[in-house]
Amino acid sequence: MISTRKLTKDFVVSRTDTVHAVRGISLDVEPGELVAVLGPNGAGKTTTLRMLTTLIAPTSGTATVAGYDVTTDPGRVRRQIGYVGQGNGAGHSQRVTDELSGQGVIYGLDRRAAKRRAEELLESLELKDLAQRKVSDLSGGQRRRLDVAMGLVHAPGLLFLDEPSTGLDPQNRANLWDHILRMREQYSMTIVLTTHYLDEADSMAERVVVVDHGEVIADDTADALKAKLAGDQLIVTAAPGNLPELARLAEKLLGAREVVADCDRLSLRVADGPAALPELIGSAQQYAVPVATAQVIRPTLDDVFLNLTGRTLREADSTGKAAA
Ligand SMILES: Nc1ncnc2c1ncn2[C@@H]1O[C@H](COP(=O)(O)OP(=O)(O)OP(=O)(O)O)[C@@H](O)[C@H]1O
Repeated sequence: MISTRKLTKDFVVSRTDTVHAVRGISLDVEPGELVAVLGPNGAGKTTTLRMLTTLIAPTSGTATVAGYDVTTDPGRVRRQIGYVGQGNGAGHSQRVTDELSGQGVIYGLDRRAAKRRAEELLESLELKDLAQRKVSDLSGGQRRRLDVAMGLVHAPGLLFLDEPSTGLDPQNRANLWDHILRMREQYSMTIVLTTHYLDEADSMAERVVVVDHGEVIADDTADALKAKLAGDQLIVTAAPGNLPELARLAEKLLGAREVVADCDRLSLRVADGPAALPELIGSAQQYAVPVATAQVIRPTLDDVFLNLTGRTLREADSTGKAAA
């Protein structure tokens, strides 16, 4: 559905200053995938999306989207895709239904088909009761749903969403996600989205592409990234006198790393916590080392980012936008 090779974008800001926003991204997205592009502010997520949606031209490299080249065939690409940007695309004074069917006409539907499609989307996105309202009178969550409807009016097979839920409260976020996932089912869409919300990328996307400084630094399922790059943490407490022996046993576990004993607490990382913990407790029993408490802590995508870059996503976030 999408294939990029060494996709690059430089912005020449002055004679002496060039921003290397995207540095040679190579990415393949298969039909039907839901891919979250995750990264701190300024990582190059929006610039990548803007190249894929033909809004800006790449400096170098290639990108094929829905079978067409973004540079040589931008018109055809645009007809195949929907794009919901960060800003609010919808006008202010129009009624919701007119805004939506007008968008359909822009995309080449005849008036009747555009009206039918608008009604269908308003129904699906639970905006039907608001159809006659002015866009300016909608709440933030309702407007974001209208933005999504605008991106879907021409029934694209591929939808790009740039930070769809930023600025929404948790309830509206959950609600928007319900709608996006339902739309995806209903229209068998491929979805590529950017997000700052780690929990969102973790739970919603089947695949997470982590971008930093204009490069892809990781690309896999959230579970695989966590297992591969962060691992589970085991925390075991015992009487301080028993810790050195416990640490010795922990070092022997397959793949154990970052073994740290502190006061009465031992922590270490392993690839598979639920498998390693009984093993550690078993050998502690064998050597008569009493264990007080034991727990497995599963990693987050922030741990993955920390492992990859030495920074947490929150620290990397230079503009102060909230990272969940
Ligand atoms: N039109 C432009 N002119 C100059 N620099 C730009 C332009 N657009 C983006 N940049 C710069 O390119 C880099 C990548 O920006 P981009 O918006 O793609 O990041 P992002 O990952 O989407 O960030 P955010 O999460 O804040 O939206 C940043 O350093 C940004 O300042």
